[in-house]
Amino acid sequence: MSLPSYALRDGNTIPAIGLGTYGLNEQVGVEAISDAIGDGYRLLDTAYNYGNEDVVGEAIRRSGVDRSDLVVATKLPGRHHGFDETIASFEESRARLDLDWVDLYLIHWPNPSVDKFVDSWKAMIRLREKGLVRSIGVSNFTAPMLDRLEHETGVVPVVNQVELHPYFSQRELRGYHAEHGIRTESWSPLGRKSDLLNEPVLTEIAARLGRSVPQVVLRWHVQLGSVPIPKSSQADRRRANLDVFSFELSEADVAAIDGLERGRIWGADPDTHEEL
Ligand SMILES: NC(=O)C1=CN([C@@H]2O[C@H](COP(=O)(O)OP(=O)(O)OC[C@H]3O[C@@H](n4cnc5c(N)ncnc54)[C@H](OP(=O)(O)O)[C@@H]3O)[C@@H](O)[C@H]2O)C=CC1
Ligand SMILES: O=C(O)C(=O)[C@@H](O)[C@H](O)C(=O)CO
Repeated sequence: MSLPSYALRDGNTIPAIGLGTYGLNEQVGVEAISDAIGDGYRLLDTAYNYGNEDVVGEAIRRSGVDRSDLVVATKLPGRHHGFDETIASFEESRARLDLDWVDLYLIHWPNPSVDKFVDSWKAMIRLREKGLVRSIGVSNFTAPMLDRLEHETGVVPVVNQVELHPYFSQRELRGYHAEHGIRTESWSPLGRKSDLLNEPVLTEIAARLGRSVPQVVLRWHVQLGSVPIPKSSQADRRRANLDVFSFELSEADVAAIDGLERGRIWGADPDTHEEL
């Protein structure tokens, strides 16, 4: 099965759905991720802080899928902000992944009180120029932070990966992204372990369409144009999560799902959250 993808502003592409890997560790993680690649996942989302970059690298080798067909994303941790620190942290990540290049490198959190994300961004521009990273982006950035990157470096991230699910649809930030050519990625697209998947609005739509609630939620992300990266440790769930391109939600169903808006689940506000 070949997945739809989006063109990024830098000429690269990103699949319309990916695999979150937070919590997929050790040998069971290797098996889960390599099985996911076998089932058709082509975008893999990891981070220095997930402690599983080695697991992702091993899964890629085990899968037998051509490296060039995969989009591997990892992220710079908060404690490594700064120009030199970013270059060194990236090389640690790349060594653990055991890859010649990383497809998408993101600043994991802005940590504004430290105020070094612009220095890190300059280092990421350098990594891209050297060909070690194909695309550079950010995660958990607000519109004013994105403005700052553009004004101070002239380089706009191609991706901003943010908390996004029917409880927190990020309407305003998505509008900013659309104006600036930034692709939105949705983290915790299924609301992680919240009550989201039991919402009557969703169970009604799912029953009517003969789909599961997670499929309806993931289809909602696709129709917003945001790239969801659901994580599952279970093969049947991972396969079902990928199967969201053969049905559509009506405008009325999208509007009903939009009506679930209530705010962030975990309260991790990028203006105040400090990531180690
Ligand atoms: N940039 C950032 O700051 C952040 C990035 N992320 C990224 O986003 C990814 C996804 O987010 P995450 O927080 O894991 O949350 P998700 O919204 O992906 O939810 C994951 C949970 O949903 C369950 N689940 C998955 N599929 C199904 C299904 N079909 N039916 C029922 N339950 C299901 C999983 O259980 P089970 O495993 O048992 O199937 C797990 O408990 C992360 O893995 C990570 O890569 C996440 C948080 C922050
Ligand atoms: O998973 C991530 O990318 C994070 O940023 C973490 O905040 C994670 O969501 C977490 O819960 C760590 O305890």
